[in-house]
Amino acid sequence: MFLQLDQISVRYPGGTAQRPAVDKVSMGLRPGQIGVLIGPSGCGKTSALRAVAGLEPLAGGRIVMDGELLSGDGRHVAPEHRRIGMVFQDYALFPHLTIARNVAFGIRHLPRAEREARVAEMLELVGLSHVAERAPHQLSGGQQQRIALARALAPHPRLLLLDEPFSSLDVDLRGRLAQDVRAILQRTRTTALFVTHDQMEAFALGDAIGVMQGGKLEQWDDAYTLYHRPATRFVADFIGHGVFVPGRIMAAPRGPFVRTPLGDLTDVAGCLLPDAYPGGECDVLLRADDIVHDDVAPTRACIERKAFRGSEFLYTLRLPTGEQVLAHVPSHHDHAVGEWIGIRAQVDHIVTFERTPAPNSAASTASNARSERATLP
Ligand SMILES: Nc1ncnc2c1ncn2[C@@H]1O[C@H](COP(=O)(O)OP(=O)(O)OP(=O)(O)O)[C@@H](O)[C@H]1O
Repeated sequence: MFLQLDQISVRYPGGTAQRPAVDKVSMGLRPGQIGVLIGPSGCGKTSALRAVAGLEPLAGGRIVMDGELLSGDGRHVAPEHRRIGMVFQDYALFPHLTIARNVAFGIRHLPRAEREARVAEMLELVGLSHVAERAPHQLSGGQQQRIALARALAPHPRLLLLDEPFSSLDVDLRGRLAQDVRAILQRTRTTALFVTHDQMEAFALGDAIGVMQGGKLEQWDDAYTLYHRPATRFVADFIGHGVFVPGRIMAAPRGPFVRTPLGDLTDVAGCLLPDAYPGGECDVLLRADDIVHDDVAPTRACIERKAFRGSEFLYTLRLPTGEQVLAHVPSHHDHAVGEWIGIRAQVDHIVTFERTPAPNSAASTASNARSERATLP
């Protein structure tokens, strides 16, 4: 691994004694990999990033980069000696300097010709060679953030840290800039670690994504695995749209299947054996894309809410047995709230968790987190 966080903890003086801001977090990035930390406000993302930058001391654990111990075991390399670049939400360009001088800021020590060549190279990299002599206020937010990236990359940092770099931009621009920035980082083979609230941004940027809650890293994986194989109920609920319904794993000659209020889920990959839970009783994650609208399906559900999302609706449905499920339905199936529609579950691989006292309680307990994240379109 190029960057290795090994059981790192960060504790603030005067902070809650029993709960560190970052609690024994471990993760690794290979050279050139892009990692993203995501999670609800206050979960410790920025603190973890600041610890990597050397701006916060560690209360425990170690940070190693390229074989060099940066923090831990009584050692703390000063931020300015880590060769780590940073990009923040608020661009932080120097208003009195031209764009070219902003980009040159971290390489002022280089001979003039070399410095100017590097500035030109960086401006070309971010597609803004034509603004070199302008002042920051003459640039749009998106352009300013590209310049902040160029300035951070100019001194050849070993690692780039980006804290919510797109959050002050409008949604459209954010999506495009995230893709551009990923391409630039890949072209320059830069290893980078982002912090964001926005899971679409995390999916667009990250080779590896870490979901944090209460200072802990709940899962560190690629986007596909986070979505389809969440390791914890929190991750299952935080990533994507879904609910938990009560299920029971049953044995059958052809292999175990899961009985749910939507019928039996058979031929599903990842199905545990009935003895994985007491009496086989568990909670089953049903994603909105696991529920198919089908007029002839025997299971009927009442539409409680609907949200138009362009090509599809996100329907919130209530089953006759009382459970709530979500369904993505093509938007030409425009049913009214209060209408009963046929649905069936089409689940390829199943995700189950230990039963919690009340059905759907995970969905409700994590609803605070849900309200703080940007939802999937
Ligand atoms: N300088 C500080 N002094 C004391 N406590 C702090 C300090 N900075 C952060 N904290 C606390 O540490 C915890 C983690 O904060 P942090 O900023 O790392 O979270 P975050 O996930 O980045 O949140 P956000 O998304 O809102 O920026 C929070 O409880 C916060 O109140």
